[in-house]
Amino acid sequence: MNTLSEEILGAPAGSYVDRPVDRAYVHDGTGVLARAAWEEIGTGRFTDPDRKYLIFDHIVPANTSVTADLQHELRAFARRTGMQFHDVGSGVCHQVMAEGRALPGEVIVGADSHTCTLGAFGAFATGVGATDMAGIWATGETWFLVPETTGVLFEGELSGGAEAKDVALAVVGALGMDGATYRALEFAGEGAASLSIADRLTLCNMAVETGAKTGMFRSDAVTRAYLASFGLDTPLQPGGTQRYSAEISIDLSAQEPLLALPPRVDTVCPVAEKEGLSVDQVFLGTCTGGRYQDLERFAAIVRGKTVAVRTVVVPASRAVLLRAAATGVLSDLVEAGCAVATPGCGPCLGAHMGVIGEGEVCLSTANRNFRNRMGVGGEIYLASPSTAAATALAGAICSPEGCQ
Ligand SMILES: CC(C)[C@H](C(=O)O)[C@@H](O)C(=O)O
Ligand code: SF4
Repeated sequence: MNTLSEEILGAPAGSYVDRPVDRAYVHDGTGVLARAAWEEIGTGRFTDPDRKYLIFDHIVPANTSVTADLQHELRAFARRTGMQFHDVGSGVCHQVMAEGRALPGEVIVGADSHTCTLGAFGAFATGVGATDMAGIWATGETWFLVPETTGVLFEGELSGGAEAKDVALAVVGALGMDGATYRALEFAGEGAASLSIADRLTLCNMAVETGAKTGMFRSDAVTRAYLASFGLDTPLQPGGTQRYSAEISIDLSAQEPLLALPPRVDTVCPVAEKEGLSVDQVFLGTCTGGRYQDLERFAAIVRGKTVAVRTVVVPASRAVLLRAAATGVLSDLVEAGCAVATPGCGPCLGAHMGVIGEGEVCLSTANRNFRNRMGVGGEIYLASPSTAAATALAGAICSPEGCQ
């Protein structure tokens, strides 16, 4: 039986294939570079603008005149090409695409490394460089080396304080930051069916932190129910017995809350080992940990209490923000003392809205904790939304169960 990558790309691992691209997206950062490369190609040809997206998320609203000018020009380019444009406040590109703009079996490319997020729907979704993107705009296709696959086999179900984010950290911890370079991670096994789309998005999102080209789940009843809420019909991708060229197994029922210690995503340890370490900021958001379910979990812990450190919340999309407003989760967060900002990447990349100072520590629900990422000389601990909530209340690292 073929792996899901082989099935979608139509050739065995190790082959080179040319493939039409079903959807392609850029953001305000890589869009600028892709546009310059596209102008350089000089054909003036921009294929299928209905399936090409420009999503403003990285530095929105603009933080400086330079950024504002670049965004002004890019808006005009989007109007000229007729591509699908999502302006300031729409949300992180991967989350916007996850809201009914990605289907099982599709080939999706984004000029951002976390495009692998959309593998949650059984698509072959991967990041490409801005110059590759320019070629894809012009021709509608690109080439791939069909990856070998590492199976990540789940058994059991999550319980207690552990969440999909903890599992994602466990996967990166087990494989290491270059343990799956140019491979696909296929999440499978009996336990996979128990994971929600939000969980799957978080797991696929962090696949790239192992060096993988993508992470993916076969579409099933869970995928079908989610996409039906957007009025979309879902082709199913039955699994069957699969043999992967490498495999790891994870028992979801034994998962405990984890942290990734600065400055590497694969240096993981149980939250319990670092309890009491003081933090200066908590950040709830990003394409990893800023979905509605994440805000809801966080709110369930801080409701009726007050955070002890500055806490920045950035919903991953406008839809997430609207849902949080409708259910009262947003007022729970604001009442607890959180600062809520415009949907998008927020301070994830250290550009604005929560940059940390030298020697400051941030506990974040994001996917990367590299040196200086959120501010020069700052340190980032990665954790789940529930660990973030417990930590925000304590002002120091705290397990979700310890502080409830
Ligand atoms: C700025 C962008 C190209 C980058 C990426 O591709 O991942 C960013 O989103 C990140 O998370 O570091
Ligand atoms: S939220 Fe962070 S990780 Fe995700 S696309 Fe934005 S900057 Fe990259």
